[in-house]
Amino acid sequence: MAIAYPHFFGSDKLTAEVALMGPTPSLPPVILTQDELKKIAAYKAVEFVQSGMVLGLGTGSTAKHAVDRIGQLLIQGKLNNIIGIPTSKKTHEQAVSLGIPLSDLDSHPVVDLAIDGADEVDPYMNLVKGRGGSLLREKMIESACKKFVVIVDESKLVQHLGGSGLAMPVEIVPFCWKFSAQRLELLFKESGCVAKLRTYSENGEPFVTDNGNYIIDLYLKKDIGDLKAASDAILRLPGVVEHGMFLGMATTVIVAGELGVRVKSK
Ligand SMILES: O=C(CO)[C@H](O)[C@H](O)COP(=O)(O)O
Repeated sequence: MAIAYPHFFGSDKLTAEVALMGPTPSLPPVILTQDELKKIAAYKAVEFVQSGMVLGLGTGSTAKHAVDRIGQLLIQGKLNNIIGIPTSKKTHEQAVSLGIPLSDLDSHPVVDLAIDGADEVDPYMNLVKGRGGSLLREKMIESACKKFVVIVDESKLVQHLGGSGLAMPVEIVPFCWKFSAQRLELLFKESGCVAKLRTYSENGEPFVTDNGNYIIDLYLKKDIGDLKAASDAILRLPGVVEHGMFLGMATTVIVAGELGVRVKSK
């Protein structure tokens, strides 16, 4: 929850400066929801977008606002010649519905800028991503970016990745998934790791990613220490496709919260 202006979203130019001015005597403060904070971060990120760019289009409820905004600016003629590279089938559908021209990494192996949400952000701008299930395409596209702008509300800020008690996702091939889950659990035994297959809440069937894989969510009681070592160890396991730790990839993090919008860059 945060305090801001009633006309906050009416403005075309939503800037950090506006957000940081604080309440004025003439305008009563209103409470912003988490989704409104996500939208503020997303709109701020879109200010980095310039005509002619190849753009990585993120996935999730925060990134959705950024994609909507890009679509809006294209329709208004304020952006031109954008090529979007969606990080999931869902974002692909959204971008198509907005008329954003699309391509892929095969045709555009260098991406100027990607904008995406995250599940956790540590003080060094390392991320956990993939609670929305799109970590593989996100990592491929965001590793091809010159600039990677991460957009979050402040609830996503953590001291240590994996320390929030929420899932650390690992994408695996479906073949003998229990074996992979056991190996992952064993790997982080000292952190009290519990590995669970992600399932659809409606029918308990395994969640299937856009690439036809499964996701094992790791729940850790203690942080996993050296992130690079943990990343390498996970990737060495046969059956693992990718994990949700995005280490050293973000170039900017935009955080919307009670005190307004903060922009942190490398
Ligand atoms: O990594 C992701 C999807 O794979 C999302 O970016 C992440 O889960 C954050 O989602 P949201 O913006 O809905 O909180």
